[in-house]
Amino acid sequence: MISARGLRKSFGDFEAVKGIDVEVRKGEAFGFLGPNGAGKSSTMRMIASVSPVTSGELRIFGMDPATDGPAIRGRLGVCPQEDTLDNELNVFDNLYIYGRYFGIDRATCRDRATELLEFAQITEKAKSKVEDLSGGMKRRLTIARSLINNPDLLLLDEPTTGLDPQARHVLWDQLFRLKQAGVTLVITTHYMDEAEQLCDRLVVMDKGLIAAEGSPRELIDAHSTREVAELRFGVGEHEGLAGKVEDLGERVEVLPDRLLVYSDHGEEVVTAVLDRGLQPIATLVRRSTLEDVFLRLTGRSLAD
Ligand SMILES: Nc1ncnc2c1ncn2[C@@H]1O[C@H](COP(=O)(O)OP(=O)(O)OP(=O)(O)O)[C@@H](O)[C@H]1O
Repeated sequence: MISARGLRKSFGDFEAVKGIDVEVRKGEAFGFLGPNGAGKSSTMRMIASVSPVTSGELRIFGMDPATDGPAIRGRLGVCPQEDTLDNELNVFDNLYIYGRYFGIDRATCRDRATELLEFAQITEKAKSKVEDLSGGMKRRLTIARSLINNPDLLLLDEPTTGLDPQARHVLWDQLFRLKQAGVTLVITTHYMDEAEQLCDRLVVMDKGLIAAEGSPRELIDAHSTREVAELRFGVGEHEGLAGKVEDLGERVEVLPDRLLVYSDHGEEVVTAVLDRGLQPIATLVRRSTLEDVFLRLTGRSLAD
């Protein structure tokens, strides 16, 4: 569906995407995980064929965006980071009129809009104004709108940023159902839990480059231990303590309020820490996540 080789994007002297290779296969949910400014949106806009490639090779459905932009865009669904719904139109017409832009006939547009409202679970809001919808409903409507042309490939840029946890879960369900229906999804996110929930495969992106690639499980297995012992301390209280626990795990990370000890046996780490007379405010043993992978690869947390 997507093939990129040495893909670059510059804005003047600034290189936002510094030569990346990506392959996305039919039917998979593929993610770009990285913090703000990593170059995810710049990559997405090139894939969406709305921003020219600076250099490198990019093919979408085997076609070149530079020469086949309209043909590519006709087969894509695009859900941008910001909601771009039309506030002048009611909810139903946001779908119906958008379908008409694609040249879909009136009857098909009406049927499709009705189906998509149901899919987005906002049928009862059909006649409401867009401004009366909650943030989560607006996102669901935006996704529904991007499906009006029955796309082969759906691009979602930060689909759940700004939503509360419950609205995020409802949206994840919607995306999961799309995946089950065989739609190829490409998602950018800076939420590691979103990437873990939705993506079959992903790349970890930082400063315009790909730091690692694989399924969430493969990335965690390759770049982290099975468990992490979190030792919480008051801010500044644990400076100098890392050296006292570093032999207990494969590695130790020092965060402002805690030490992270990476080990396959987290409980044993905690017991040994307490035996040594260290007094953390709280301890927690958890499984490694993609956040740990990011920290390992970049030395920073995804939220930085
Ligand atoms: N039109 C532009 N002109 C100049 N610089 C840009 C432009 N668009 C993006 N950039 C810069 O390129 C870098 C990558 O931005 P991009 O939006 O691709 O990152 P991102 O990973 O999607 O982050 P975010 O989640 O904040 O959108 C940033 O430093 C940004 O300031």
